[in-house]
Amino acid sequence: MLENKIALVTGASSGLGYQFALTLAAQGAAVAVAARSTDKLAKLVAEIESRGGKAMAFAFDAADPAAPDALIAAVAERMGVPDILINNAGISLPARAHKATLDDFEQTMAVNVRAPWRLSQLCAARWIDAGTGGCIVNISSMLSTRVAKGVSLYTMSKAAIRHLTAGHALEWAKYGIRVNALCPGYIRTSINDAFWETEQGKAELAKLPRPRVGEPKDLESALLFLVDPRSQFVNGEALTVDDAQSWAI
Ligand SMILES: NC(=O)c1ccc[n+]([C@@H]2O[C@H](COP(=O)([O-])OP(=O)(O)OC[C@H]3O[C@@H](n4cnc5c(N)ncnc54)[C@H](O)[C@@H]3O)[C@@H](O)[C@H]2O)c1
Ligand SMILES: O=C(O)[C@H](O)[C@@H](O)[C@H](O)[C@H](O)CO
Repeated sequence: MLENKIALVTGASSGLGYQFALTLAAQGAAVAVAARSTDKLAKLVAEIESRGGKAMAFAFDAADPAAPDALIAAVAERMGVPDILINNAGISLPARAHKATLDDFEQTMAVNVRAPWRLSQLCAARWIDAGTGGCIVNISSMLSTRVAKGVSLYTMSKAAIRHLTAGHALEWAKYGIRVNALCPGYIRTSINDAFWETEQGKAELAKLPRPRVGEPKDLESALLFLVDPRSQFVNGEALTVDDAQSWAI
């Protein structure tokens, strides 16, 4: 489905991003995988290549304001301009609302909002100039329309990226650029390890409508639906994939 496409996945060294990269590569895309840890990316590249796919690793620290420009330039030079951008890198710095620090605020917004915003803008500018169109998927969360105690900065940032998705889709649809958000429920990845041990985390787990959290693979079909070239009319949407969890929390 994605032969001759180049996809860029941020935060690909673990969790959802790792799985997204495998999924896109299995569909024939050449995948640029970006994260701070290039050691972990080397393992992902080797795994994709062992399955007959194509991938290249790029060092990327989303907290650095200059990093998005450098990343897009490097991918364009080594692989070509990405056709698909998956804004997946994200952090959650749990703190009671009255204990969160200025640094927590700035880091959260830098990684979860500023970097995806800038990467989107850089890709869109190239797609508009070349007249090619393009596809962006922003990884938001079911916690973009709901909140949970202890993660108010995180939920704020996920609401921001969900709304940015719609704003970008509105302005870029006429250029054939689609921008959608994927809003997962609770999935088993390292972002949640500490959370499940907290009182709030235990309370959330106890409320799940089916007593299991998701696995990264549970998001595969939704990601493929959003990046599918046949989904041309799906734009500015936020697709929640959460096994009905958001109705229960
Ligand atoms: N796991 C869930 O339950 C869940 C639910 C909804 C949304 N999400 C979102 O999914 C995305 C992926 O998270 P995950 O669950 O796979 O967790 P994870 O911690 O395994 O992955 C996060 C990824 O982001 C990367 N990252 C963090 N800070 C970075 C930085 N400064 N520069 C570059 N990369 C950075 C990490 O290296 C890692 O690869 C996040 O945006 C998260 O908010 C996760
Ligand atoms: O659903 C989500 O978006 C994620 O799972 C987050 O909610 C984390 O669980 C939380 O930030 C604790 O780290």
